[in-house]
Parts: sequence; structure tokens; C-alpha cells
Amino acid sequence: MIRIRIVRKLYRVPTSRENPAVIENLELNLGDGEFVCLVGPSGCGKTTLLNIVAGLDREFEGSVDFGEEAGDRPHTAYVFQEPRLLPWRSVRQNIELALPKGETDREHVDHLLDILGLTHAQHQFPQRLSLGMSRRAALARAFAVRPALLLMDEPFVSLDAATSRRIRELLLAVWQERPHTVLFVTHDVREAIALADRLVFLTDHPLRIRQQVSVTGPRADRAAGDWVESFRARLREEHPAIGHML
Ligand SMILES: Nc1ncnc2c1ncn2[C@@H]1O[C@H](COP(=O)(O)OP(=O)(O)OP(=O)(O)O)[C@@H](O)[C@H]1O
Repeated sequence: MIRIRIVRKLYRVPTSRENPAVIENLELNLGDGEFVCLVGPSGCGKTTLLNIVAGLDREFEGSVDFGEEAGDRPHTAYVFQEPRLLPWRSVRQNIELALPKGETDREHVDHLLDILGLTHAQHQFPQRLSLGMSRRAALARAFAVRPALLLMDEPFVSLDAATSRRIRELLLAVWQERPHTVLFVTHDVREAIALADRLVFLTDHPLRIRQQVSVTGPRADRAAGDWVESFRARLREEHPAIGHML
């Protein structure tokens, strides 16, 4: 169980007299192996929250408790909004560079390239890849380290609907092979319903939790658009306060 407690997070901007809290009084627990989707308006502080959980931002009041031995954090991978591949390395090298020093794990990398449809592109350089392929390469790099915690910040943004659906299916296929805790940020409630065990709807100014909802249907059924639409309709009925986010 990961326990996230953020009493207050603000950015001190020297040129600004007032620095309002971006996040305030947020309490969020992530179960072991749980897939949690954060859904919130643009600019509400989702990336800020992921950066805090990743340990990239330590300037906040509160704590992130990983329930491990003091000081230990789980093996974490972070997939950013942009794929952030090194342009002077091939797809395969980008993936292998993420592995701990001295570790090659060829079979695991081969398997990920295969399942993500990148075997034929493994020796290409990132500038030759489509956005969809780059995003798949970023996923392969994240999975290569066998993370216990995977943080994903709108990893499928600006893809066409068919490509993002295909990559979502690939993400689920790899995740289901070895379930681990995922915190996934999206604007897209349909995407969240297709993926998550739990949806966490957020407010902005400051960011807080507005509503949490479990999604219990089998993931195989959720690939069908009508399953997602009927779940959305039920949410609208049961939680009118979040109707504008649906
Ligand atoms: N380094 C920074 N310095 C000052 N303000 C910042 C900084 N980073 C983010 N902010 C502000 O904090 C707020 C939350 O930003 P953040 O990027 O976390 O939101 P978000 O929900 O991820 O946005 P989006 O959905 O557009 O990706 C915004 O008002 C943003 O302008």
C-alpha cells in the first residue's frame, strides 16, 4: 500500500506576490497491484502530483509512504507526456539504457519488443518513428525495468483514436502479465474506464479528490465502446456532481 498525504504544495514564483496552493489536503492510497486513473481538468496539478510520487519534487508539505523499509522506494518507472527517447540511440538501445548498469536481459527486451510490435523497428532511431511507435518504445522502456510502481502522465495524448486504443490494449496485455501498481493520468474518462480498477476524479485550484469510483467489469468487455458508454451513463446518474467531467 502506498499512502500519499499532501497537506500543501505550492510553487514559489519570485515575481508573484501570491503563490496559491496547487494541491491541498489530498489523501490517496494505492493498493498493491492496483491500476488507478486520475481524471482532472487541464492544469489542475496532475503532473505535479506524479512528480511528488516519483520523488522528483520534494518541495511540499506532507509525505509519501511506500510501506517499505525506511528510505526504500519501490522500483519506479515514469512514462511522460512526451516519449523522451534519446535521439542518438536506437529503439533497442533506448530500452537497454533504462536497465540497471551491467544488466542486459536480452530475452525480456525481445519479448517486450515483440508484444509491443517493435521488433522490426528495434534498430531505428527515434526521428524515423511515428508518434505511436515512439509511445510504444517509451512503454517498452518503462516495462523493461520491471517496475513495482508505474507512473504514466497522459501517455497516449495526441494519438488518433484507433492508435490509442491499440496501445491501450498492448499496455493492458503487458501489465496483466505482471500486475503492479499503476498511477495513470488522463483527461479522457473513456480511456480511464477502459483501463482502471479505480477512477479518482480531481478538482482544481487547489487539487483535491472530488470522487472515487471502482470499475469492476472484466477488461476484455471494456474494449467494447458500448460497455464504456453504459458505465459512463451510470456514473452520470449516480454521481451528478461529476457530470461535467464525464
Ligand atoms: N515549475 C512550476 N513553477 C510554477 N508553477 C508551476 C510549475 N509547474 C506547474 N505549475 C503550475 O501548477 C499548476 C498545475 O500544473 P500541472 O502541470 O501539475 O497540471 P496538470 O494537471 O498536469 O496540467 P495538464 O493537464 O495541462 O498537463 C498550473 O497552474 C501550472 O501553471
